[in-house]
Amino acid sequence: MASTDDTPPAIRIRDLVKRYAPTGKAPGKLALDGVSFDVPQGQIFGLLGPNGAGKSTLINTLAGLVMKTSGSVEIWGHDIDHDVRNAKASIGIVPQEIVFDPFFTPAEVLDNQAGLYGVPKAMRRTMELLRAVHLADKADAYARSLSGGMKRRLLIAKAMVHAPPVLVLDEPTAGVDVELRRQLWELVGELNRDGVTVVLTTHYLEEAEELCDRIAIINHGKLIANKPTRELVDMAREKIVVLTLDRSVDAAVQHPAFLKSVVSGERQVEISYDKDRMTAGEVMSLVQGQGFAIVDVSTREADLEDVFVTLTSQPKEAA
Ligand SMILES: Nc1ncnc2c1ncn2[C@@H]1O[C@H](COP(=O)(O)OP(=O)(O)OP(=O)(O)O)[C@@H](O)[C@H]1O
Repeated sequence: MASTDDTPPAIRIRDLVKRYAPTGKAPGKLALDGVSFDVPQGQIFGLLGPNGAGKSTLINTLAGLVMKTSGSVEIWGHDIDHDVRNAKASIGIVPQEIVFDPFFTPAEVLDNQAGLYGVPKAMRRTMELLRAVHLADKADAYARSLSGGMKRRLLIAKAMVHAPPVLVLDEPTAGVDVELRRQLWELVGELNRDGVTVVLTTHYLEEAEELCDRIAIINHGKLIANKPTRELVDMAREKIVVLTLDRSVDAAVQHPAFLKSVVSGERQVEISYDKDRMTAGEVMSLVQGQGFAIVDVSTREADLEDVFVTLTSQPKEAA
C-alpha cells in the first residue's frame, strides 16, 4: 500500500527522551536521546540497531510500558499522553518473549485478550485471526503443545484482536530457524497487504532489506539514519577487492586513495575503495606500483551490513 506525502503518519515521534533513573548501584541511563521520526502509513518500517541501542525502550514507550522522560508520540494521530485510549486502540504489540498460559487454547488466548481490550463478543474475530495466522486447525489445542513458530504466530494474532491499524513486532525472528523466519515474514507481508502498517525491530539486516520499505537505525539512543531501504543500500558505495600477491605481506598495502586496507591472509590483502571514484583496475595498478605482482583477484560489493557497521561504529556520546 503506497503512502503519499499528505497522508498523516501512522506514528509520529518528536524529541523523544528516556532517561532511566539510577537504581541501587546501577547508574542512570540515557536510553533515548531526542529521537524524532515518522512511520508512514501502510509501510513495513524496520528499526535497526545494535544491542542496547534503545529499540526496546522505544517500542515499550509506544506500548505504554515505559514512561518517557520528555518528547511526544502520536499513534494514528492520537497523542499517547492526552488520548491514551485511542492511542492504545490503534496499536498492537508483539513482544520479544513468548508468554502464554500453557493451559489455554489458542482460541481462548485470543478471546481473553479481546476481553481485555473490551472487544464485544459479537465483534470478536477469533477464528478469522486464527485463519490469518494459519492456526485454525489448532484453535482448541493446548498452547503448550504448539511449536515455537506456531506460538509466535499466535502472539501476532493476539496483538491483532482489537484490529489495530499499526502492528509492532519486537525482534519477531530472534532465535527462529530459517524456514520459520520465512513463514513469519510471509505472514507480516500478508498483514501489510491487508492494510496494516508494520514496525519491526530486527538484527537480520538481510531480511530488513528484503521486507522493509524504510529503515531507521538507532545507536546509543540517537537516530543515525532514516531512509527508504533502497537509498540506504545505495549508501553502500564501498567496494572491496581481495588480492592474492606473489609474496607475503606483513603490513597492509596503503595508498591515500584506498578507504581501507587490511591483511587478510599470508599473501592476501583486502582493499576497500569508493566505486564512484575508482575502479578495481586502478586499485590493482597502485598495488603493482608498489612492487607487488598480483596472483589472484576477487571483488565484492558492500551490502546493508557494511552500511550498518559504518553508521553504528561512530563514537559513543556521553550518557
Ligand atoms: N529498566 C531499565 N533501567 C535502567 N537501564 C535500562 C533499563 N532498560 C534498559 N536500560 C538500558 O537502556 C539502554 C537501551 O536498552 P534497550 O533495551 O532499549 O536496547 P535495545 O536496543 O532494545 O537492545 P536489545 O537489542 O539488546 O534488546 C541499554 O543501555 C539498557 O541497559
